Amino acid sequence: MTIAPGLLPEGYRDRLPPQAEAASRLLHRVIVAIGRHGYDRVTPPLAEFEESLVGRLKSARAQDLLRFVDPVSQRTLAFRPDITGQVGRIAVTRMGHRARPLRLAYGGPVLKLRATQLRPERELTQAGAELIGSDGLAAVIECLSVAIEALETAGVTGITVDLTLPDLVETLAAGPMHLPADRIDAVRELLDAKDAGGLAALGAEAYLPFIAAAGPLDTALERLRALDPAQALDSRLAAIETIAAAIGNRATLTLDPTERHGFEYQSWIGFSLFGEGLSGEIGRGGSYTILHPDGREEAAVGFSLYLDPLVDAGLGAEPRRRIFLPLGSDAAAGRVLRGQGWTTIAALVEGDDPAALGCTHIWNGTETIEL
Ligand SMILES: N[C@@H](Cc1c[nH]c[nH+]1)C(=O)O
Repeated sequence: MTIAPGLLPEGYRDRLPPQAEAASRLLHRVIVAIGRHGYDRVTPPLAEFEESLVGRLKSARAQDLLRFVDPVSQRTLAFRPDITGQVGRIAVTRMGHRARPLRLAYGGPVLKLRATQLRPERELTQAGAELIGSDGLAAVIECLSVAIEALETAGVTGITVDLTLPDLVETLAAGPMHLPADRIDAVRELLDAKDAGGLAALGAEAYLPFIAAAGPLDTALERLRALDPAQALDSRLAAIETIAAAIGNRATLTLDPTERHGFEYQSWIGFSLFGEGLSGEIGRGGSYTILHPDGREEAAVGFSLYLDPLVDAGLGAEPRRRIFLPLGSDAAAGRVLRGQGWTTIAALVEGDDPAALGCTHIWNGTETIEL
C-alpha cells in the first residue's frame, strides 16, 4: 500500500510557522528560568540501550518503549519516553562523583509508544529539572516553586497544582489497613480507576473513603484527617500543609490522595500541573529513587513540563516585524535593520509582493514604511 503524500504516522505531527518558532522560544525560556535556580543543563541522546532506560528508576517498563534493533551495535535500543531516567543515569555514572544535591535541567523531544485519549501525540517536548540527593520537604518545595516560575515565564496563568500520594496504598497496607502483598497492585489500580465496586469485591472497601477525600486542598486534608487510618499519614499531611504554605497564592492547590496514573516511579509525593485555558496536564513531578550501578539507592525529586499544550494555545508567539527589502536595497541597511530586531525579506525578482510574503513594512532606502 502506498502512503499518501504528506501523511505522517499516527501520533506524529509537523509544527509549521509560527508555532515551530514559538515552540523553540518557549523551550528556551523555560530552560533559562530553570537554570537561574542553579540547574545546569544536560542533553542526553534521543535513543539509548533499552536496558539503561529501564534500569535506573524503579518500575520503568520495557514494554512501554518504542524499540528497535541497532544494526551497528546489534543491541536493542529504545527512544526515550521520558528524560528523567536518563538524567538519573548521568547523575549516578558520569556525574556520580559530583557534590550533592546535584541540580540538572533538560529539554527536548520524547517518544511514547502509545498515545492516550487525552494526549493523541506520541512525540512530546519535555523540559524539566531534577534535584538529585534529597527528596525532603525543602527539595520538593524548591522543585514546585521552580516549576511554577518556569511556567509563569512561559506565559501560563491560573496555575493549578494537583498533589498526590503515590505510595499511599503501600503505606496504609503496611500499617493500619493491612492488605496481602499480592493485592496491593490490584487495589492501587482500582483506586486509580475510582472503581468502588471493584474495591468492594476485593474486600478492600476500607480504601473507598480515600477516593472521596479528593478535592481542594483544605477540604481534602480535613476529610483525610477525619479518617481513622489516616493517622498513619500524619507526617505526610503535615508536609503537604507546609508545601501549601510555601506556595501561597502562586497556584491553586488540590489533593487527590489516590491518583497514581502516570506516576510510575514517584514515591511519597507527586504532583500534576495545569494552566488556565490549556488542555490536559502541562507538567508532572515528584519524589523518586535512583538506583546506582552498585545497587545503592539515592533520593531525588524533579519535574517535567510538557510544552505542546502551551504552543497549541498560542503561547510563545511574538508579533512579526517583517520588512521587505526591494531589489537593489543596500545590504548594509539590511544588516542594520536585523541588528535592530527586524526580520528582513529580500526581493528576489521584480514584482515580489511584500504583503503576500507576510511583510508588515517596506524599506524605501532611508526609512521603514508601514504596509
Ligand atoms: N518525568 C516525569 C515527571 C518527573 C520528573 N521528575 C520526577 N518526576 C513525567 O514526565 O511524568
